[in-house]
Amino acid sequence: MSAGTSPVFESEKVTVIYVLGGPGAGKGTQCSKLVDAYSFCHLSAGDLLREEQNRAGSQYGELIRTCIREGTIVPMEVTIKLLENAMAAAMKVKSGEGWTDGRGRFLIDGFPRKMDQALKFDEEVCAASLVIFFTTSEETMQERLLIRSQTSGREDDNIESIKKRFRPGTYEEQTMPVIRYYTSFRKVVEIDSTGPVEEVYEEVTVAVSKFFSTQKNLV
Ligand SMILES: Nc1ncnc2c1ncn2[C@@H]1O[C@H](COP(=O)(O)OP(=O)(O)O)[C@@H](O)[C@H]1O
Ligand SMILES: O=c1ccn([C@@H]2O[C@H](COP(=O)(O)OP(=O)(O)O)[C@@H](O)[C@H]2O)c(=O)[nH]1
Repeated sequence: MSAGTSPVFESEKVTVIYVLGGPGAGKGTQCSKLVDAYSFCHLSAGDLLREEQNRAGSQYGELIRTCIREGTIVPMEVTIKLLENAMAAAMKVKSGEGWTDGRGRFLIDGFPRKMDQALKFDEEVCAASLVIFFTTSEETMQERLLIRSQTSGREDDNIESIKKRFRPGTYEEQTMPVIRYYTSFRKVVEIDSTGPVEEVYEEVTVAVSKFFSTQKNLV
């Protein structure tokens, strides 16, 4: 793909919602709940990268492993291609089944983490219609990640990697410009994710239902 080409998926036919927030903010938890209620396909950029990392013969395995361990961002070409492929595969499987209105619905979780990723994905794959942005304190996120580490088996759910993911420059300087950019298009819904899961989910469903009602789309 080169600059100036149309996106692979038209935003008239495919709804993309980015789900952002710091590590441990609750993105994955809320996305899982939304999948059943609204027939979304949930694509976690981190999960796709971990899958690719473990895929036998992947040329990116070592690169991904290092980035995830160090809390740095994998080169966007890799992540965007994985997302695009996963979207194409879901479109084949789900159209006619889960998506009775014929439109694809994707929750893209943990992406874009940087402005260049956002611009490239919007331009070349599909323009996002909405951004759900979860906020809570760093202390809450760290506590949650430590609890998650007891069962997740994730290589980055350990105190060293957690500290690296919160070091200055990683989140505030890279991801916040993405939030400010979409805010300028009135696409951001910010939700405080400090409370219990069900309480946060109530706010999420209000935002998503409102979004679909303005899209004149059946839910
Ligand atoms: N509202 C919440 N209250 C308490 N714990 C939560 C809440 N949301 C998520 N968790 C827990 O916190 C951890 C991180 O949540 P997760 O959804 O994986 O975050 P993220 O995808 O943003 O990294 C998980 O163990 C999850 O069960
Ligand atoms: O678009 C992305 C999403 C994730 N990651 C990497 O994957 C890790 C884990 O991301 P994930 O979203 O799974 O975890 P979370 O931040 O929600 O705990 C990050 O620290 C990055 O190293 C990345 O490079 N690009």
